[in-house]
Amino acid sequence: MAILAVRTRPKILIPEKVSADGLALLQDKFEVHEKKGLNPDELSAIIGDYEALIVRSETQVTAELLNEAKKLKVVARAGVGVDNVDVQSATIHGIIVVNSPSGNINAAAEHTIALLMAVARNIGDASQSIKNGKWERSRLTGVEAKGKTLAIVGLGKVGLTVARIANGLGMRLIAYDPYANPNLAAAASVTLRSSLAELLQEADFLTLHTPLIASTKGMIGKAELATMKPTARILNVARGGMIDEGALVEALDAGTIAGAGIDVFTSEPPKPDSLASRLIAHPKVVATPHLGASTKEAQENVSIDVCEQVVLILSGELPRSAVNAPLILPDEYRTLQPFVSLVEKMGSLYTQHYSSINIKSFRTTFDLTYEGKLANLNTTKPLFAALVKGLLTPITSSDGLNINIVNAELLAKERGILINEQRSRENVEEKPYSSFITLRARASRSTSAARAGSRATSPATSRSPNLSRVDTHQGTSQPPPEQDQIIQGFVSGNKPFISRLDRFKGEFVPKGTLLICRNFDSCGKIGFVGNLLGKAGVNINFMNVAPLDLDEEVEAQVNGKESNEALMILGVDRPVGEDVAKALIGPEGVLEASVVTL
Ligand SMILES: NC(=O)C1=CN([C@@H]2O[C@H](COP(=O)(O)OP(=O)(O)OC[C@H]3O[C@@H](n4cnc5c(N)ncnc54)[C@H](O)[C@@H]3O)[C@@H](O)[C@H]2O)C=CC1
Ligand SMILES: O=C(O)C(=O)COP(=O)(O)O
Repeated sequence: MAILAVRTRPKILIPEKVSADGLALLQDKFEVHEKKGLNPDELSAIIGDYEALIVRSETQVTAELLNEAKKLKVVARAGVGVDNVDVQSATIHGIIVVNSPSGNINAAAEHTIALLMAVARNIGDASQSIKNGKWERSRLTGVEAKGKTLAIVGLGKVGLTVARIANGLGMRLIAYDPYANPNLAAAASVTLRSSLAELLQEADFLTLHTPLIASTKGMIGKAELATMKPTARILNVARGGMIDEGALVEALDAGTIAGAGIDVFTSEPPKPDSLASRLIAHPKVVATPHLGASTKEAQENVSIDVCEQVVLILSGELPRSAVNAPLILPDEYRTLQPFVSLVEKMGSLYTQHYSSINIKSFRTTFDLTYEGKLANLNTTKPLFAALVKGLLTPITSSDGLNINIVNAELLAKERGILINEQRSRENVEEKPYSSFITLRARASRSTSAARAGSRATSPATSRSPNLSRVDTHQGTSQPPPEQDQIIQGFVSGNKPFISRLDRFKGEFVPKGTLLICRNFDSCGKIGFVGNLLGKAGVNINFMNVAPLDLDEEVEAQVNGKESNEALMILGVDRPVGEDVAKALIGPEGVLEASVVTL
């Protein structure tokens, strides 16, 4: 019976309203499902089908949900705050969390100023009053912003933007932010205060612009409110949990705080009879339903920003603003990208090529040396991650492990793999390429001894699904087991090349299925291999011969080892079965043959 292979496009789930401008970038390559109004159980039931999840602030991306998300590669937050995403759990699962760090800051800042003016001039109350047919001019007399002190908690992107606009209103600006950049503060005419207590005493208007984290949760409570002027007004366009809603209602009732403009609440939407609902209903409060980012412009910005990143991640590339991955500058990223591919292939080649000689000898101490331009980069994290991925993917694919820049370090540690990254600035001019990478698996006895312990998840005990290597075990031609195993490579024209494999030097492209044969460099070997592959219906796309490295040749002669060996690397059009690889080995044929898929 003929089986029709249907290639399905990766699926993206969008359970909230996200602007169509970004979604248009996804439609061609992916299946985009916009499903609004799902409850947590319904979301949990379907999440397993999806590779990407795009959310705003309403969807709770919990550890329980992520446990069900077997295919998920990315959670994209179309906005700034990721407090609704369990980032730690995503990291453990190797799921990248991205956000749009600046797409909606202007909208949030303008909304803060809108609330400031509304609270200063009683706009909410006045609007309601006039709609009810009243004409209450004296009760609704307000205050001016000009000359008043605006106290900002959190002088980050939104806080600074608020400061710049408020400066134009003639306000006096002070801020509390222990991590603020003093130069940026000074440039925005903001004077920094060294404690929250100091700031609160001076505030005519207090505005909060920090993330909701342990140090900011409940930061404005009863005690803090008690230190403020009774004429002070409070604004919150950041996150609900930062103000004690009950304490604020009490202070407004008691007249010890004059008013508040609130966009965010401890529960959204607020439950009836909750403190949030009491706050919203309070006559001195102007409330909006989390509208800080809800402008056409901001929604276009954040949607395009995160959708572009989803495309990058699902295409195997690195995003611009991953919350749970190290920051990579765009220039560095561009330089690194082809090397990421090279290092991953080096790792995969390592595992596939060496593992089956003696699967118990998978080494766990690696030196990764960068020469040339790469030696000057600020971060090599993506290269580190690529090596872990390359090393482990061939032997862990059945586990469905998603190895990436997010969890690589954790996974390497769990599996006892030690990677020493080194930078070498020597001999670059002598090389025909500007950057060059060497992977050396160290054969230290202590490493083998440590691994020989009981680590059940060690690659040494795993089986490789796409590994097929057959060894002759023919005495002298086997490299001594204590020798370091070396793979070298470089990038030329954005394409990765391997330039050395073990003791053999020769360039080949690490792509597709490769048959790697070690043989005596004598007549008839190529014909023999070609003939046998032909009979097995395997077509050869290309062939390279890698002779012994000159230094190795001299050493081999001195040590009485075989010095006329070479590697034959054949690119073939389909997997070569173990029986065929075995048949290649013998006095007429080759000494050793391995098949790798890169
Ligand atoms: N209501 C809405 O629709 C929107 C809300 N937001 C929220 O606004 C907040 C600020 O966003 P951004 O300015 O983009 O963040 P940001 O990361 O640029 O700035 C946050 C600032 O808070 C400071 N900070 C951290 N802990 C602090 C502490 N304990 N005390 C004082 N300062 C502290 C940091 O040093 C940083 O400068 C976030 O909570 C974000 O989720 C952002 C956009 C829209
Ligand atoms: O970006 C943020 O942090 C926001 O709070 C905006 O939330 P939203 O995307 O409007 O649900």
